[in-house]
Formats: sequence, structure tokens, C-alpha cells
Amino acid sequence: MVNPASRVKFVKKNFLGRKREPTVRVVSTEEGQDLEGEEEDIVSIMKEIETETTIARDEVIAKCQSLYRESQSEPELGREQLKKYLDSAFSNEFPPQMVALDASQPWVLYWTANSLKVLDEGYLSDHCKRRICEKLFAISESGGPFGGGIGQLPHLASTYAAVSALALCDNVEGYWDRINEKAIYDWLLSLKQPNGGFKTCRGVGETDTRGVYCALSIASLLNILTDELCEKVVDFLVGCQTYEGGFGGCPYGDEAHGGYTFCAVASLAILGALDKIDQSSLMRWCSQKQYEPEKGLSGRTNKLVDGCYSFWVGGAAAILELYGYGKCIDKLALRKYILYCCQSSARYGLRDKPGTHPDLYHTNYVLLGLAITENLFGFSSDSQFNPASISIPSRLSCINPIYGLPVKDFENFTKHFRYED
Ligand SMILES: CC(C)=CCC/C(C)=C/CC/C(C)=C/COP(=O)(O)OP(=O)(O)O
Ligand SMILES: [Zn+2]
Repeated sequence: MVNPASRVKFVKKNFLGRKREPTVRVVSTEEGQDLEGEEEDIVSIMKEIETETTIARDEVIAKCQSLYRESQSEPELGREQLKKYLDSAFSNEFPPQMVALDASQPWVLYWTANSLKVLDEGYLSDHCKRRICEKLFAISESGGPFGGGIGQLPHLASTYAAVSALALCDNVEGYWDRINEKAIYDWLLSLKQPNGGFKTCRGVGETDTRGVYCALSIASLLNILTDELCEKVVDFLVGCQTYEGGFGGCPYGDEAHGGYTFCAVASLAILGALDKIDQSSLMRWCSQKQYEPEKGLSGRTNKLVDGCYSFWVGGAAAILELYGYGKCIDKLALRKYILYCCQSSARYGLRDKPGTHPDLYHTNYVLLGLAITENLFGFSSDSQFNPASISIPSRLSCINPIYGLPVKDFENFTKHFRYED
């Protein structure tokens, strides 16, 4: 048998490059130990591995529990407050401290418009739809691909956000007919890498599952998904599933994370290749991201719950449910986390967790997560998307979990590019 101390030394020297000494502990697995003793052991191990994150988690738990105790009945979603918050994003200039969003202008449009439409299909006015399209076509007069703002290089993430935002605008002023599918297709092909991934930007830019998802979402919405574009993409994605069951950003060598996992699972769904991965370890991983007593979802092992993973992990779980693999998260518990812990009367908008400020990104993904808790996803016998509603109050628009868009908008947009009505 290998001596545990020399094994640790070997791992440390050859694989980890650690600066801190690892803790070695021999745990007895003999049967017949009394339960009391086991509990004591678990407590002492937990104390020994106290870190900045475990301390922060204790604080989050205390805040969530206090909110859960505050009101016996589940709080309602503050629709009117949210509408005001979202409308104000369209009518006010952003303050200078938000300058970093200059490279994410299509994202801001998508988050805001999508949140309004998930709240209520009628909340996005025709005036706003026109302004969104005008802004996007000012970024790319030729109809795509799109950069993050005027004069910026076309990027997969901003083109994904722009196309998603346009999908919400109901072909107002005929803008859908001005989208340049051919230019977008040629550009997507130029970003393709030999390993099956997509570079996010010509010349510069990283290659990971986010880029794959953006490329496939754009191409499938616009009906330009060809075999050439899809070549080796499944291999790239399959290689991103880690030993934990979730997906990292790149094949063979990345930590499983909710954001990358959503991108991989949604991409595999678009490619009809969910059967190529280990679904049961993926489902176990998704379940393990939901914590008690917080009830929300975290993005990776031993990290904190955050409202946006209601969609990144909740959406991956909804896609698995849609394709008949069963349930892997507790939707009613997630709903509780969202309604009790992600909204506050002090500030409009939805947030990551108690103690953080709301923002447009979290508002969109928390709302998408809440929408997921209101439906059971599945297909009808003739293979049509056929969600069933769960009877709970606060009906949001039913969403397509693969695209993060209301079903109605997804259907109108994709029909347009299939039949050119
Ligand atoms: C379509 C598209 C572009 C999707 C983006 C998906 C997404 C949210 C990716 C997240 C990437 C990442 C490593 C976050 C870690 O943040 P952190 O370390 O601050 O958070 P954590 O502690 O919760 O892991
Ligand atoms: Zn977040």
C-alpha cells in the first residue's frame, strides 16, 4: 500500500504546485461506530476547513434564514416595481461608473427587453422596440455581425445578444428583413477552430463553450445552421464534461461551472446530441448545486448561491427535463429563494443574494429562473415543444430554456427565418 504522506508529497510536487501544506486525516470507515461519534467527526472536519468562502456562506445562510422567518406567506413578485426599474433603464443615461458596459450594449438591450417580456409580453412598447433596432443597426449598419458598441469589433457574445434582442422586437419597421444572414454565416465560419470550438472574435478572442453556444444559438435562430458549421462541435462539447458531471469552458482541463454547463447543455440540445454525454452525472451535479438551507443554486462546487444560476443551472436542468431525462432541481425551493432573497423593497430590480445590489443582468436571469419554476418542460407526441404550467400564482411568460427567450418570441422569430412571411 502507498504511504498516504508520500502520496500527498507526490501529488503536491507533481500536480498542484501548492504553497500551503495539505491536511491529511485518516478517517475510520469501520462499521458499528455510534452516530454521535460520527457527527462529532463531521463538525470537527468542517471547522478545520473553514475558509473565507465558508465564513461568507454562514453569513448568507443567516441572511436567508432571517428573510424566510420574516414572512410566513411567500412574497409576491413585485411586477410593477420591476417594470419601473426596467423602463428607467431605457429612459435614463447610465452613470459614469457603468462605463464597463460600453462593450456590452447589445447585452443591456437584451437583458432589459427580455426581462420586460418575461414579466408580460405587452410590457415592451413598440417605441422601445424601434429604439432597440435603431441602436443595433447603428452598431452594424449592414445588419450584422454585431460588436459591443459603435466602432467595436464584431464579437460572438454581442452578436448573440443582438440577435436575441432583435427576436424580442416583433419585426417592427421590417428590421428582421435587414438582418444579414449571409454575412453572419460567413463570419461564424471564419471563427471556427480545428478542435470544434469557436473563437469569440476574429484575430483575438478565447475559445470555450460560451462561444459555441452563442454561435449555435445565432445560427439556429437565423436558420443558417449547416453541417459545416457543426463539424466537430459535439466532440468539443463532450470533452468539456468534467469528472464532477458539469461542464468546464474548454475540453479536458477546466472546472465545472454553471455558466459553461448551461452553454454546453443548450448547445448539445440544439445539435440533438444530449445522448452523447453522461446525463446522470450531469443531473447529480446540477442537484448538488442547490443548497439547504439557502434553497438557491450555486455555480460551482463549494461556492455561494447566486440568483443568476437560477437560469444557468436551472436552465440546464429544464433542458434535461424537456428531453425526458427527469427532474434534478427542486423548483419550489428555488422559487422561495428567488421571491424571499432576490428581491427587496429597498431597491427595485433583482439581485444575486441578500446584501448585494440589483442589476440588469441578475434581473433577467433571476426572472428566467423564476419562469422555469412555473412550468414542466416536455414535448408532445408529435415532437412539439409542449410545456405544462404548474399551478402557482405570478404567471410569467413561458420561456424556451434553450434560448432564454419567451416561447412566443422564439416561435415568431424562427418562423420568420424559415418561411420569410
Ligand atoms: C451566453 C453566455 C456568454 C453565457 C455566459 C455564461 C456564464 C455566466 C459564465 C460564467 C463564467 C465564470 C467563470 C464565472 C465565474 O464567476 P465568479 O467566480 O464571480 O462566480 P462564482 O463564484 O459563482 O463561480
Ligand atoms: Zn450572479
